[in-house]
Amino acid sequence: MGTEATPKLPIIDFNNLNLEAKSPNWELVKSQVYKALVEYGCFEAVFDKVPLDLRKAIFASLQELFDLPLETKLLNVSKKPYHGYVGQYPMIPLFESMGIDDANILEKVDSMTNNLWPDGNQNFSKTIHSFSEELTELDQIIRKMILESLGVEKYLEEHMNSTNYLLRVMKYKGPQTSDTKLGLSTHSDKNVVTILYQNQVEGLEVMTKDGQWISYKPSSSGSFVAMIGDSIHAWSNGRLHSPFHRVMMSGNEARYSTGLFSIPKGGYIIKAPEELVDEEHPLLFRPYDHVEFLKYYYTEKGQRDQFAMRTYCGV
Ligand SMILES: O=C(O)CCC(=O)C(=O)O
Ligand SMILES: [Fe+2]
Repeated sequence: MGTEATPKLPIIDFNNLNLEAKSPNWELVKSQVYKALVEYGCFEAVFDKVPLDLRKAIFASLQELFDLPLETKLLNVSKKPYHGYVGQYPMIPLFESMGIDDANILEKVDSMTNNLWPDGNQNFSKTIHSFSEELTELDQIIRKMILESLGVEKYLEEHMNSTNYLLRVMKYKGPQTSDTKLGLSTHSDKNVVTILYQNQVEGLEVMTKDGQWISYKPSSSGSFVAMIGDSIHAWSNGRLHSPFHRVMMSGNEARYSTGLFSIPKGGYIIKAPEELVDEEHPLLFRPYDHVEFLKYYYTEKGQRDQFAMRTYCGV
């Protein structure tokens, strides 16, 4: 038997990208992004555009938020599942999360903040908003690179306009044991692109196509994880992989993480462009509305279904 190397997520450097021109560097990074998303559905993005003080401030803000009394955290409500406060699930007791819809729009962040801190909390609002705003740029670079790689950039404007952003912030309590405990169950994301960021406590694991778990270890504090959701898997007619992932926790320290999710708007029909469907690539998913799909996904059956998208609209 040969010694198989432990699999590792590809690392892609997004610094010094010339966004205006189709520079050689843009083309190089684009080919790395496409290859990583076909093979892993996921990569580590080194993106120093988010300044160091903001990278530190975000975790201080998260701690301040999760330290609020439970009755205050419960004020973070949303009609959309998983966009408001969740926690104390019997199956995953370590996990707690809150959501900020349209976190790239200052007024929206302010209204969420004022709901939790009636006297206001400028510092919190500013941190969440600036952080989200910087990361929407990375989301848009990645999506532009995807459409260009697929040769369908003529849909770029429609594609970009078809989504909103949600910043979800998470806390995983340390299980106080050296054994590993489940922090967040195995799932694939349902949205377009997810950009994850975490404090110094590791725990994210991403499954390769052949079923091996990769334990993610950021190579710098300017490292983010970019991941594809099922909606781009469907839209790309299966070309891009949407990976299973989970969070495993050990030790005493709390893990704080953030996820910026680009999410298809309700009423928008996700449909693979005709350029991506031919005899060799028959249509894999019927056109669908993301919000309608979530109604199935959040049923008891849908929650147990690891291939919910296939069940819902697979051809
Ligand atoms: O906390 C993390 O790093 C992962 C969170 C995640 O997978 C999710 O929120 O969908
Ligand atoms: Fe996820």
